[in-house]
Order: sequence, then C-alpha cells, then structure tokens
Amino acid sequence: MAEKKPSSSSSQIQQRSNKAKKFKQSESERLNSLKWNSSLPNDTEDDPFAPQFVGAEGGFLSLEEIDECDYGLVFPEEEEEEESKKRKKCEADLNVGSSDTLDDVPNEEKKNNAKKNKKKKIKKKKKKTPEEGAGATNSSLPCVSSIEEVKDVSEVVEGEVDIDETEFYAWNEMRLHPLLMKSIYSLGFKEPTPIQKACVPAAAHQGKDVIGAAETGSGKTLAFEKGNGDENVVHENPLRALIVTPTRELAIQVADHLKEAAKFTNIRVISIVGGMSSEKQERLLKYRPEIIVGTPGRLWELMSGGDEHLAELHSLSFFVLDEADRMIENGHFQELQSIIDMLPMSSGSSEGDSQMTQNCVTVSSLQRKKRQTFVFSATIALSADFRKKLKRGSIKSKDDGRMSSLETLSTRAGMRADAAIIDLTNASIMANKLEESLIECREEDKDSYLYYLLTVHGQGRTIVFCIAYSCLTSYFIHFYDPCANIWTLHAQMQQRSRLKAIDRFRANEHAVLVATDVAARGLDIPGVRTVVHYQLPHSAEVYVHRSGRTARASSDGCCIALISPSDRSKFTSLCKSFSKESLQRFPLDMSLMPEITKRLSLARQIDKILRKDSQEKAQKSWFERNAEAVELDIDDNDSEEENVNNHKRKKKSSLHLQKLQQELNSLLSSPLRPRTFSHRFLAGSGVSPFLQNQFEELARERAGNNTSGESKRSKFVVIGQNCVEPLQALRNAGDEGPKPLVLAVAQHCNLKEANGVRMDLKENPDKRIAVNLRRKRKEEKINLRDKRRNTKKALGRNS
Ligand SMILES: Nc1ncnc2c1ncn2[C@@H]1O[C@H](COP(=O)(O)OP(=O)(O)OP(=O)(O)O)[C@@H](O)[C@H]1O
Repeated sequence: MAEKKPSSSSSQIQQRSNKAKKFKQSESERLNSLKWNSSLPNDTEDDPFAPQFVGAEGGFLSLEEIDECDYGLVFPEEEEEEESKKRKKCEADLNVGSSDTLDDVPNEEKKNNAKKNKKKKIKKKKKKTPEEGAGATNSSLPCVSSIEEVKDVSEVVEGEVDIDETEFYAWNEMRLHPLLMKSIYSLGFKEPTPIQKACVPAAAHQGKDVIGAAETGSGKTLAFEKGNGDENVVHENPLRALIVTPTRELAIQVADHLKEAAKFTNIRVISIVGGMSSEKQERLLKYRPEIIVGTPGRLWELMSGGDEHLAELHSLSFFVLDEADRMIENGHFQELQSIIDMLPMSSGSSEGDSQMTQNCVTVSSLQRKKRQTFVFSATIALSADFRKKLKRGSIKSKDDGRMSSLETLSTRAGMRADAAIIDLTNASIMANKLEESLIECREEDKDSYLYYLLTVHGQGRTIVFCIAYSCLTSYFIHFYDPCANIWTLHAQMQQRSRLKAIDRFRANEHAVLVATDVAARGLDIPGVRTVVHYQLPHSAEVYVHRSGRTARASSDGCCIALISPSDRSKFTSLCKSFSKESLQRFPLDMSLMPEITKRLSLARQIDKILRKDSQEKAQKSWFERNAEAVELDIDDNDSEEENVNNHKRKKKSSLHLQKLQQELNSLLSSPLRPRTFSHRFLAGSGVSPFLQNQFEELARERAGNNTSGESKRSKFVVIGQNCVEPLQALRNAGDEGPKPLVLAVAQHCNLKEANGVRMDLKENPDKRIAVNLRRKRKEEKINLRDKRRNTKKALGRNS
C-alpha cells in the first residue's frame, strides 16, 4: 500500500516547530550567560509557578526568556488546536459577558468594533507571505512566527498602527513585553508618564512592591498595568491579579484599561462589582480569568460564598489597592479587611498568621514572597503624617500601634519592608495644569451662578459636584436644558442608570454631569474642561479628586468653587492644606444676572406649583388605594360650596401656572440680555452651545417672520463667534491686553455693518464702576460750574 503523504500544511507546521525548538536551545545557552537583577528569591524549588512566571534568576521573565508558545507567538501544533478552540470559546463568552455587564454599549460602537476587526484581518492578510499565511490561520494572536520577530516590536505592529519607532524611544528603553508594547503603540502613548517611568522598573524589573502617589490624571492605572501585562499565560488559569477599587465605575474603567493593554495577549480581565447580576459574575468567574478588578463588597460576597476561583489567592502574583486612602477611611469597606485577611501572609508577617486564611490553600513562604503589592492614590500623601514617612522611605513592617491605617493595611496586605515608595506629588497636590478659581455668592444664589457658568461658558464637558444630589433640585436640571444634555450620577441610582449616565456624558462633548462624590475618584473622561464645586466636599482629598476630573493627562482645565458665607471657613482650611494663599475670582458679567435671576425665580415658582399638585395627587391616590384595600366606600363629604371653591382654586392655579410657563418659555427662547441691552447688538463674554442655539433659533424665527425684501431691518445675523471656555475667561481676566470679541447678534444689519459697529468688550465690573464714577464726577462738576455761572449772572443783574 502506498504510504500516505503528510499534507503540505502539517509538514510546514512540523518544520516550524523544529525551527522553534532549535532556536530555543541556542537561546537557552545564551541565557545562561545573562545577568538578571532581582529582589526576588532565587530558590524556586517548592514553587509550582516558578517555571512559568519567574525568570531564570527570579523576578519577571526577561525578554530573552519569553517562551513564545505561552504568548501564542508560534502557530499552534495540531494537538493544541482543540485547546485553542476551547479557549477562544471561553473568550467569546467572556466578551459577551463583559459587554453584557456593560450592556449599555451603543450598538453603533459594537458595529464599529466589528468593522475595525474586519479591517485588521484584511490588513494582516495583505501582509502575509504564502508560507506565513499557511500556519497563522489558527492563531487568534498576531502572526509572529518566532521570537526573533518579537524582538522587533515595530514589525509586529506594522500595518496596523503607523509607527515611528524613534518616537517610542522612552518606552523601548523600559524593555517591556512585546505584546504590551504593541498595545502601547496602538494606544499612541508616545512616552511613559513620570509615574510610569518610576514605577515600571521597580515593579517589573526589580520585582518590588510599590506605593505610588502622583497627581490626578497622571497615568497611575497604566503604572500598575505594567505589572500585570508582563504576565505569562498559564493554561490552568489561576487568578494572577486582584485589583480593588472603591467605586464600581472605577472598577469597570480600570478593567477596560487593562483589557486594552492586554488586548494582544490571552490574558482575560473581568470586573466584579455590586449593582450588577451576581449570577452572571459567578458564571464569568467559572472561566477563570487571570485578572479581576472589583469593589470590596461584591468581591467579598462571592469570596465568602465559596467561589473557587476567587479563593485561589495563593496563586496571586499582584494585589493592587487603587485609591487606597479612600478605602481605609473609617467605617468603610470592612469587606476589604476581610479580603486582605484571606491573602497568604508575606514574609514580613508571622507564619502563624497564615492560619487566618480559612478558604485558602496553605502555601509555601516562597509563593507568598512572590506576590507583589501595589498601592496607589493621588492623595495618599495628604493623609496625616504619611507624607513624611513617604519622603523618608520608611514603612514599618510591624504594627507598633503608631501606624496610620494605610500603613496597617499595607502591612496586612503583605507589603514588604523594602517597597519602592514613589511620591511625585507637588506641594499643592493638584494637577499641574489645573486653574482654580472661586465665586463668592449667597447660598440661595448658587443656582444663578451655576446657570451663568453653564449658559455663558458651557463649552466642553462640565461636572458639577454636590454633596447630596437633593441640593440641586430637579427644577434646575429640567429648566436648564430641556433638550437634556445634562445627566445626573449619584449612589441612589440603579447601577445600570449610573453607567448609562456616564456613557451619555462621554458621548456629548458639551454635556453636563451633576454628580455626588461617587464620581469624584478615578473617572477618566476626556474633554472634561470644567469642574464646578457647587457644594464644597468634606475633605481636602475629595476636593483634589473632584478637581482632578479635569486637566488630565497633560491637558488643561479649570475648577470653580461656589463659596457662600457659610463655606468660607471650610474653604480657608482647604486652601491651607494645599499651602494656597488665595485663589483667583472667576470673572463675571454682572449685567446678565438680573435676567438669570428672573428666569430662575419663574422656574422655582413653576416647580413649587407642580410639586404641590403632585403631592396632592399622591396623597389622594394613597388614601384611595388604602380605602380600596380595606373595601371602604369613600363618601365625598365636601359641601357643594367647598367643591366649587376647590374647583375655582384649581382653575386659578392652573391658569397661573400656564402664565408662568409662557413667560419662562419666552425668556428661554431668547438669549440672555444684559441689563443695558442694546436692541442693535448683543455681545457677551462667551457663548455656550446652549446660548448659541438660542441665538440661531432667534435668527431663524426672525428670518421666517420676515420674508419680504424689506425684512433687512429685522434680520438677526450671528457673527464672529469665538467661544470662551471658563478656563479662557479666567486667563483673559488675568491678561492686561484687550478682551476678545465674542459674538454679535445684529439686528437689521449686514455682516460688514455688524463688524464695524461698537462691540461690547468684556469688561471687568470694577473697571465699569470706575468709569461710571468718573462720569458722575464730571457731570457734578459741570452742574456746579453752571450753578456758579447762574448765580454770578443773577448777582450781576441785581447789582
Ligand atoms: N504614557 C501615557 N501617555 C499619554 N497618555 C497616557 C499615558 N498613560 C496614561 N495615559 C492616559 O492618561 C489618562 C489618565 O490616566 P489614569 O486614569 O491612569 O490617571 P490616574 O493617575 O489614575 O488618575 P486618578 O488619580 O484621577 O485616578 C488616561 O486617559 C490614560 O489613557
């Protein structure tokens, strides 16, 4: 019988695998001569994970030590295909799961992703030579056939991302894993931020624990992602990294960042947070993802419920506390304490302590030593005397009763005494490019000033922070913008609505988010230009985090605090904690305030009537419902006269309501007018999209009403628009030079005329007052002179 010839593709696979084996052999000889600097122990005898995770001389795997098979960098052997298929299925499920968890992802986005994937595939196909193409078809990972190719990272990414390798010099210096570098290229991060530069070598190359403090928006998330990204993949999928964050939104955001950073690897990331279906999360945990990001409450719920994957804390290589100082605040997160107690103890703790780990498998001391702990926050350094300790670089290994709770927690989490302590915060703790300012006003006028900021300067995204959501009553939100570019976020909302609010806020570049402090920490939404502190927070830390939602990642932004007399002392002590003498006052055009006050007063009256009505209805229906429940017939005991009076009262109130509504609508349909409003031109210190819409609406209305040729006189033209953001307004106020022209709406004029005529330059109120005074004095002088002349004349006549 003729011998069956192996198919050409299988012989190619065979050749490839032989080539890879030969290469590996020669590489391992070369590796023996390489030095590896590591703080980790060399003794790996009793460490079951050592072969996979620890380099030849301890620490992370070096680039030369990377086994390409673990990254899917060689084409899968035939017997591996089955497993690869299984894995892909799991991944697909996980993806479905995660998008389920965030099932508010707009369909369009999903479609775009699908399109992108398609594009990528086409690109890859084009690049492949015939031999490359043969084996690569089964790999879900990039088509790299040998480790030599992996070394030149730019080649791996070529064709998908435009790369000038020299631009990424600083990253290349860090010798990160090629697949991680690929993600960095695709993210377009040209160079590491200072905190990344400081943390990555300590964490990834020296294997150290890290306590990191750096300003908000400085890239701390990616600083600990490096540790995770340098991972190897193990087919038994133990839990490798556990990241704990204080809020659900932050956990989901960090998980998304990690997914992005690990997108070219097989590493799977899920978020475990409260407010979402725990059954679904349990199902996702069955796929044994390597990285879990979660909030303490739900994590502990599932852990204590006996989830197998979560109980495998002995396999943990990385334990991260993000926004650590928030989690140790008094009365918060008892669950975090419990989770930490489940961790196998580090070498710093006594052996006996490991008995505390009830659900955990008992592990060797070596495994415990191998776990790295990372603690991050922008405001760690603010807490008590921790800053001094950070500077001295002294973290005590034993609780002598004088440690701060953060130190206690770090120690309990197994933080080693030689942890790298990186404090990059400046004296003021705030982000470098953040401009702070304040508006002093009465408590009851805060709504008016907020309305002013949003209508006159509403460019870019704005977050308005308050302590309790109820302080900014719904009337403001409805009346400010009925076409609803304003969203709310607070803890009483359902989790799905919370995520939806964030998505919608992200989707519109001029949206407003009214939020409580659940949004203060960690939320990374690009394009937030302004943060308004409608109410001051209870602590300096929260002020820093709130303000840090703008001016992120080297961009600029501003925050404005509304300070009422009762806020003054709180604000002074807040400024003291940042060593600030004074803050700039936000420049205001007070001539707009009377009209704003009028609009708000109408809106308040309307809201009062509506609320009274709905309360009455609710009371009535409550009474009727209860009567019905006990089968009571309700007699209408009111006399005829009372009924008539009631009816009259209701009619009167509804007429009044109608009138108020009409009045408000007519005000809202025209732009804000300054007190000294010229019907020829209108100019302001800045025009928000909202105001701009109003102008345009008005111009359209005028054009519609006047179709004849003689309509020129009543035509509105919107010209010379040059929006002024709050930040710009602040900077202009500081400038000595002329203020920018902003907008002119010209009645009965053409563009030329409008440009040529007087524009209202944005003046500072003090200047205006001075001009008025001068004019008054001049008038008084003239009057006096005339009087004197008259008396002289009269005297002359008499004599
Ligand atoms: N090397 C980099 N180059 C450019 N942008 C980066 C870099 N690293 C991170 N970023 C971006 O900077 C933004 C802020 O990063 P991140 O959320 O990690 O900041 P953070 O320090 O954790 O802030 P916070 O203290 O407020 O939580 C993110 O949008 C991130 O994508």
